[in-house]
Amino acid sequence: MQVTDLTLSFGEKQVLDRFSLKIPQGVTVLSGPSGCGKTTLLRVIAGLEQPQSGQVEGIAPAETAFLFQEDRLFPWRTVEQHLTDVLPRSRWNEVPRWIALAELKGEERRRPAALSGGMRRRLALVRCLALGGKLYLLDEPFTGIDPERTRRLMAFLRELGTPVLLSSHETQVLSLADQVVQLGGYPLHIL
Ligand SMILES: Nc1ncnc2c1ncn2[C@@H]1O[C@H](COP(=O)(O)OP(=O)(O)OP(=O)(O)O)[C@@H](O)[C@H]1O
Repeated sequence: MQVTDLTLSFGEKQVLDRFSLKIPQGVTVLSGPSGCGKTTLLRVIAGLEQPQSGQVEGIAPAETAFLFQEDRLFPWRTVEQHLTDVLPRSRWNEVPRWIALAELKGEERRRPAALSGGMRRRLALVRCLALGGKLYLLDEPFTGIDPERTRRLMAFLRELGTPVLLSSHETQVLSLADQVVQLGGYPLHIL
């Protein structure tokens, strides 16, 4: 799958200027200064934003799974219910496995207000992964997650067998990526 010659402006502000990218298997990390267009690019691929020109090929919006920059958890649903909400009943036996991946064992009955920021982020991430898709679009998935858990989750994403496009500023995440793409401005990190 790939995007070709994407151009998008918000009024006078040009955010994408004939931007092209091939998205292979593995984890591709979008990096670049705040406001350079990482979220906008993810939103275009997910069909949430229309570019003025250019193409997204090999993937339909409905085949993507999107993790928003905000957790978007439901205050009244427990950890476990966040997963049963997105899985068909025939797959509820997977819930313990997703909870283990999020390292939230023992927290199944808690609601988001009783979790730490990193725990909430891990729950939002595994909910997105459980939902499934042909391409995962993850906007700052590791915010608030400690480096050791980030490393374990990156290893999982690289082995998924489904391409992942994620945005991150974290040096550790860039160093663990299969592909790093610098958007806008100056290079923040040289690998
Ligand atoms: N709906 C919108 N209307 C107008 N301007 C917008 C809109 N969405 C984004 N922008 C602008 O587009 C630019 C890129 O924003 P975007 O959120 O894609 O950046 P980003 O690289 O994801 O930033 P960050 O790392 O801070 O999340 C910014 O200048 C932002 O103000």
